[in-house]
Amino acid sequence: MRKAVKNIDHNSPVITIRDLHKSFGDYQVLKGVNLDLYDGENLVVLGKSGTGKSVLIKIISGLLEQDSGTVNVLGHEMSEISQKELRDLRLHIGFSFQNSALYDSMTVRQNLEFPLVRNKKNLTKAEVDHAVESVLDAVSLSQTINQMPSELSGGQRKRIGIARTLILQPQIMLYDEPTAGLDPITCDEINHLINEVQERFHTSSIVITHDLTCAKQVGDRVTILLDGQFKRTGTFEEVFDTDDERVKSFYDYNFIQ
Ligand SMILES: Nc1ncnc2c1ncn2[C@@H]1O[C@H](COP(=O)(O)OP(=O)(O)OP(=O)(O)O)[C@@H](O)[C@H]1O
Repeated sequence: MRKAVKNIDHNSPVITIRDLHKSFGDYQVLKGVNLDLYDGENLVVLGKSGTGKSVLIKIISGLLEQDSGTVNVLGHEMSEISQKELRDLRLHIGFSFQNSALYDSMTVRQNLEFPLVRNKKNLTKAEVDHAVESVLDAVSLSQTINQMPSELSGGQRKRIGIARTLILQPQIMLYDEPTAGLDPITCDEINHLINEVQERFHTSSIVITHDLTCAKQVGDRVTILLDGQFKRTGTFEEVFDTDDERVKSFYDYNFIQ
């Protein structure tokens, strides 16, 4: 089902990218990318394998440096950021990676406590407990608190992974292929969760996916990375209402609910 239209304030970007270029040797991956992520929106980034979606996310999170152009994240210009500022900034960015595995030898509670104990050292035990219970409630898995990851389904592990990210109360969420490898019903649940996270935690999110059902269900806006640039950006319907064969073929090869 198509996501309901949400009013987004287009005057308050949390990420602004202008004329971003990135090459590896002679291979130009990003060739003048422009992008805004507005406060409180879910922006879906579509693109075939190898088009540079992960490179873009790595530049946004300071794991890779751009060759040229500007990347501003929560008011920080990434080419000028100090190591200390970068460490602090990363606490405001939540990563939900495809393989963001849980620690198998730790219970769900211990997995969730881990980022807090490491990054917010002066919290009391009661505050940590409260934070753990609150994020578990947000992902509707309170009953799993004492379970081991091996006792959870793939979808549940994905939800706990998202909860572990949320525990640091990020302003920006970066989801890399959130529905990859999940069955359609579990995909549906994860898409709902992404929208719930947006509402409950007021996050602004970039969702990288090949899954058009996911794009339709979670995206306030959708954009497609083609030949190193975002060629089409808008609502799901606006993006696919085109005669551009490259966009049409992307649509035609996807099963969509
Ligand atoms: N550190 C690196 N060194 C050299 N080449 C790289 C590096 N990182 C990425 N690339 C190249 O950049 C291109 C884009 O890679 P990227 O991982 O961003 O693709 P993607 O769009 O995320 O693909 P997928 O959907 O398969 O994950 C690829 O050709 C890749 O080989």
